[in-house]
Amino acid sequence: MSGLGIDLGTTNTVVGTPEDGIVLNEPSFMLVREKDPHHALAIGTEARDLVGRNPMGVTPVRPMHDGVIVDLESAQAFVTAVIKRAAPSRRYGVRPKGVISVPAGATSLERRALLEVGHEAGLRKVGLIPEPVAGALGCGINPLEPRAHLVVDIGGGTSEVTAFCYGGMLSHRSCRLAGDELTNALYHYLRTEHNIIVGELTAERVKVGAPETGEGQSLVVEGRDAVTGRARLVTLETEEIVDALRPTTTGIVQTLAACLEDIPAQAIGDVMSEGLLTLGGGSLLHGLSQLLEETFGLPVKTAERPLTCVAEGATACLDHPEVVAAYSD
Ligand SMILES: Nc1ncnc2c1ncn2[C@@H]1O[C@H](COP(=O)(O)OP(=O)(O)OP(=O)(O)O)[C@@H](O)[C@H]1O
Repeated sequence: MSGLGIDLGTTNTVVGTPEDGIVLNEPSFMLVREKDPHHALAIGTEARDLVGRNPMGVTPVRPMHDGVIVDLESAQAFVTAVIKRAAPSRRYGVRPKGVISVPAGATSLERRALLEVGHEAGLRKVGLIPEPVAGALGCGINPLEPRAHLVVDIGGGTSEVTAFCYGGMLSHRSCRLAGDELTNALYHYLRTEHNIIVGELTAERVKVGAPETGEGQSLVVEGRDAVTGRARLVTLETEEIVDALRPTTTGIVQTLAACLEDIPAQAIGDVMSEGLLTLGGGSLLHGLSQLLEETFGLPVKTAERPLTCVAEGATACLDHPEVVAAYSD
């Protein structure tokens, strides 16, 4: 079955097709003219690279917030540009079908907005699939089997913890503590403890490059001295990075604890033996799997392709409409 599987994330947008696999993987940024904010001049890396150096009159914007649409027209302009780039009509037809992933905790209004945007952006028939279910499917798990699965999806804007079984949800919790918040925490730590100001992309590089915990390693960071304004280097020890990120990682642990409490006793056995699956870019944070394993005493498995498995699962749904139907309300 032809069509597009789409993961519209707060940070990254990923599109797959059954024929060609992942055909687009770009930052969720759109460059617009301030006078015409609903027309995309550029999307993806090209738009993201102008953050902090945009000429007057044009602005890079993020069309998705916490995994959902806040401004219909902006989102429509973005999705239209994404589809045009990912799926030229000569290859995938003029109005391809689409399955779009949606946060498991999205409201019916947010789901309807996504359906409308998909249609208006040129998709013929649009199905929605909860992100953790799509991610699990993308990792080879059958979300229709009579066995409970527990997924922790740590994206850019939100962390979602979801348990599901046999086509239905068992328990779900989410929080706004995820990749962006981890980056923010490092930015503020450097500002308050070391008196240097760094750009968002530098704070992000510190987060991604953070050494494994407990190894006594360090990382050199370049920024601007908050007092003199001059460029300055700072050496960050691993322990400092862990401390700076602790409030955010603790929040994610608490969200998981709350979700676990709601899982029916019968299903807990499945979770205990299978463990939990982590996905989303935030699951790559060094030391996080270990923290979850130590806190909950459960085996933790990180998806092989944590940044694309949701789009892969949404794409797989094109051949498995029964999964979309089961998880459609
Ligand atoms: N190696 C890494 N270590 C830590 N964080 C990482 C790593 N690689 C990517 N990230 C973070 O993952 C986040 C993006 O993940 P992902 O693409 O899954 O989010 P998203 O789907 O766009 O967001 P959401 O699910 O909230 O809508 C970013 O905050 C990014 O900094």
